[in-house]
Amino acid sequence: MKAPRITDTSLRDGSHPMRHQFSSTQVQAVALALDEAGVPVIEVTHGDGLAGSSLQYGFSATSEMELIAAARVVCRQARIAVLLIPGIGTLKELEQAQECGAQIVRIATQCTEADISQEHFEFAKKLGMEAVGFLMMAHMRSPELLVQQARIMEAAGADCVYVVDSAGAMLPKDAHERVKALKEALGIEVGFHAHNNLGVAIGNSLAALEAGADQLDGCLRGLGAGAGNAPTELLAAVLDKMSLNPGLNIYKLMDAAEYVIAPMMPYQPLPSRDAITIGYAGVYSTFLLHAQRAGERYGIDPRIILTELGRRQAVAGQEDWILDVALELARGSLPT
Ligand SMILES: CC[C@H](O)CC(=O)C(=O)O
Ligand SMILES: [Mn+2]
Repeated sequence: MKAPRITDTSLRDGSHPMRHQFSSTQVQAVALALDEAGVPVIEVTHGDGLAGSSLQYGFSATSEMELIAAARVVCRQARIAVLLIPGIGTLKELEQAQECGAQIVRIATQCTEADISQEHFEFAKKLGMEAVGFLMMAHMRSPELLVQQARIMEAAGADCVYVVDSAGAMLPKDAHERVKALKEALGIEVGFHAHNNLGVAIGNSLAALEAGADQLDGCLRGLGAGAGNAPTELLAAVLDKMSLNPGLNIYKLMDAAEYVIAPMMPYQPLPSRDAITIGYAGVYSTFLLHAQRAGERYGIDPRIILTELGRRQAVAGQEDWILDVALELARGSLPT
């Protein structure tokens, strides 16, 4: 096994629990702490990627271009990454992000829709950016199907393709077999992005590493959607113990988690009963807050809403189903 490259996504996946209200001052404090702790890649974007600020996904308090530029100026060694979901963000925003200092783009699609990302990879390469593919909701499909999709991204110019456990629904065996299949089939790097809904984000990241993952994601104090992600400081400590520390200062990361990000957090993401239901039912982690709000509005247990969404195999972009399901449950037109 080799030491993986770590991407910290507190300032992007963490934007979901922050309800996209990060300020430039907060972003600079987090980016500076991560940079000083040796984290090589820091992702900064609205939680739903470039141009995610909207009625559907929640408006950002500060423009993401301003946040990207703010992070960029305080980093000495870390590179800034942005997330782009084709259909939400466009080539125009990607170019603006690059002008603001982003050097890496992570292009995210549902794990069956890699073909919609081709022009985005080609454009990113033209801009001279590193381009990483992000196959979301990867628990829903077999390793063989993921290989087909990852090959599309590789052919379009991806430097790496991630297996993304958006719902935190995988167990270590699931993470291992998906990463292994991609490693065997591709000539580029492979990454793994964990969510902690079933309490195994670190275990899954280690299983991915054993299967050959070159890149892993984390968030300080686990600040991410649903039950949060693999905590970066914990990942660093575990990797250090395995003699696979890629140059991270584990004390500085622990301090950043405790003193920089924790005071900003509206709550601690954890496998609460609703978040466990997300992992168990295999629902998008970002649906957590929306389902809780809909549950409150219509007097329905969010777990029932989430379970129904899991049965319907809802994916990102189908947030409007959350209200539909809650309303149908409230009217009694669905069994509870
Ligand atoms: C809505 C984008 C999403 O948060 C990307 C991601 O981190 C995931 O699918 O886990
Ligand atoms: Mn995520």
